[in-house]
Amino acid sequence: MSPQAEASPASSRPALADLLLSRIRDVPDYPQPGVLFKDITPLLADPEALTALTDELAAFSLAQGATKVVGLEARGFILAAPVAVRAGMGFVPVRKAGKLPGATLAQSYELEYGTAEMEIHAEDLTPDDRVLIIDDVLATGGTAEAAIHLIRRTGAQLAGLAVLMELTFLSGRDRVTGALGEAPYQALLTV
Ligand SMILES: O=P(O)(O)OC[C@H]1O[C@H](OP(=O)(O)OP(=O)(O)O)[C@H](O)[C@@H]1O
Ligand SMILES: Nc1ncnc2[nH]cnc12
Repeated sequence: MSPQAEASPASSRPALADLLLSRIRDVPDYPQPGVLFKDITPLLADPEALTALTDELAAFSLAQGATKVVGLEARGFILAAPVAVRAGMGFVPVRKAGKLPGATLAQSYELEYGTAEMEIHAEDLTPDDRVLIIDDVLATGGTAEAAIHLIRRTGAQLAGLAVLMELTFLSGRDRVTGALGEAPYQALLTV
């Protein structure tokens, strides 16, 4: 993929959106009653969908001038690492607390179904880095917002946030766009 590759909003790519949406499975009442879980494992198992998703996110990374891709544990890792390879960028994990052996920065956050803390190895990013954060789902936005704060605290620049799917009824978009400031936000699917 050339560095000039253009990112295009999902709304202008109905065939891509249809393909991705068709590979996401709704699981009612998981992991607890009242939650409609969006299961991406059918998408991951489909080489055409996984390649199309990876290419789309890699194009977005390049279009934003990113130098590093940050993935959010755990499902964000699965999407972000191949994007980093495809775009010729390094990958940096944001992990749940206690999983990284080096010196970390930590940030607490709330989930749709619980609370947690996540960490990053600050030494993996420099002030010259432009960071694209990638995750599978934006729900309340708490996870992504915490990741945005973590990246800012490292001193690196924010190239943006991209998610496969936004659950609009939870209004996470307002939360993350507020935290992103001028940096762009892209959801390939909104449901
Ligand atoms: O917008 P929010 O309300 O913060 O929710 C979105 C987050 O929730 C899930 O992660 P989770 O930690 O539940 O699971 P995972 O380890 O399987 O990725 C999902 O992968 C996002 O990271
Ligand atoms: N409803 C949901 N489905 C999949 N991942 C999620 N993360 C937070 N809420 C979720």
